[in-house]
Amino acid sequence: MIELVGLTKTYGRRSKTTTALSKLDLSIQKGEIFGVIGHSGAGKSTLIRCINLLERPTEGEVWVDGRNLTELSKSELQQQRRKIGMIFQHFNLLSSATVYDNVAFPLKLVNTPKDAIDRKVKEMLTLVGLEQHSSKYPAQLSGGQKQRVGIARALASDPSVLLCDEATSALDPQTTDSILKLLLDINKKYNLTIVLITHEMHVIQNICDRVAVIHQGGIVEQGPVTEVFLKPQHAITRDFVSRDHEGGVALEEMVLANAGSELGTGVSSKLVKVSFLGHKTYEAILSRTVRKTGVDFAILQGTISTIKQVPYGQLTVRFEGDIGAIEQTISELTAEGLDVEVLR
Ligand SMILES: Nc1ncnc2c1ncn2[C@@H]1O[C@H](COP(=O)(O)OP(=O)(O)OP(=O)(O)O)[C@@H](O)[C@H]1O
Repeated sequence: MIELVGLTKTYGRRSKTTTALSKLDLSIQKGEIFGVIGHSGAGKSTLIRCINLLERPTEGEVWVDGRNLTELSKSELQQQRRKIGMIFQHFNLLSSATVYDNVAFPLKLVNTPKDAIDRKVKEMLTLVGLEQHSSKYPAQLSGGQKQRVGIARALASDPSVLLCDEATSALDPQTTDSILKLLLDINKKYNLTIVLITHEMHVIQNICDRVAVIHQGGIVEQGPVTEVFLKPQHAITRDFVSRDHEGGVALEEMVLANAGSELGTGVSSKLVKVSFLGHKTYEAILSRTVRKTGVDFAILQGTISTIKQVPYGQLTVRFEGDIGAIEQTISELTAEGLDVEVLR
């Protein structure tokens, strides 16, 4: 659906250049919600703006729906762009136009007949829950309502892709969640491919199928959100994931520092992180296993939450007892389908 091949973007000239993206490859499937997460300056905005050529790459190819956008003429590109909707952090609405006229704007630009515009605008405003607000001006709306207008406007041209540029960063947590839910509903209803950039793991965890972590203009890690979230490999990803848990990195360090409290003679211990996914989150696998092996455990840290409505749990526990029994516990938990990482 979207293929970025060897994408490089350099800003500036001669000696004063900044490389925002460096030989980046990325592949996004039809109908998925794909998130790109990274710290400030990592290259997220440049990346998403390259997908509709709002930013022209210095090198590389951008394929959307089987067409290489970098090779299209101006008029062909304009036509292709209509299939790529975009929403923005600060909404970018026309302040002097009503809600209705903001949504009608892209349709008027391509001379759509008046009655078709009217039908489409009403359909879109109903979709985003703003049918009662069509004659208001942006200044009379809340942030969440403004973003709903942005979504309605972006979808009015029936795009196959929606690009979301930090679309919830200016909103409070509750409004963020309602906008994320709307995006999820739209993705399901229209099988719309959604690409979003964010610096918040919460956004990725809530609605994305897959995620790529961008750092210094390159992808350092990517995969299904469940995998990347539960077993982050790169230091930048680990930082994002642990920040999302209460207490973040500091708590993780405290747990490790206090991992080896006093044990009796002949008693061994191992500090492990156990991850549960799906229905296993609610099963008594841990207690059943230790009852069998005779190992004790102390819970040092724990989370139970969801990743795109799939439950998961993650516990940091210290097993105590005979070393052979601890090892048996670990292999039995693994055989039960849990992921067990020995920390020390
Ligand atoms: N128009 C520009 N001219 C010069 N340098 C730019 C321009 N736009 C971005 N950059 C630089 O390119 C790099 C990547 O910027 P980009 O805005 O893509 O990052 P980002 O991950 O979106 O950051 P943020 O979350 O702060 O928006 C940064 O070093 C930035 O300073």
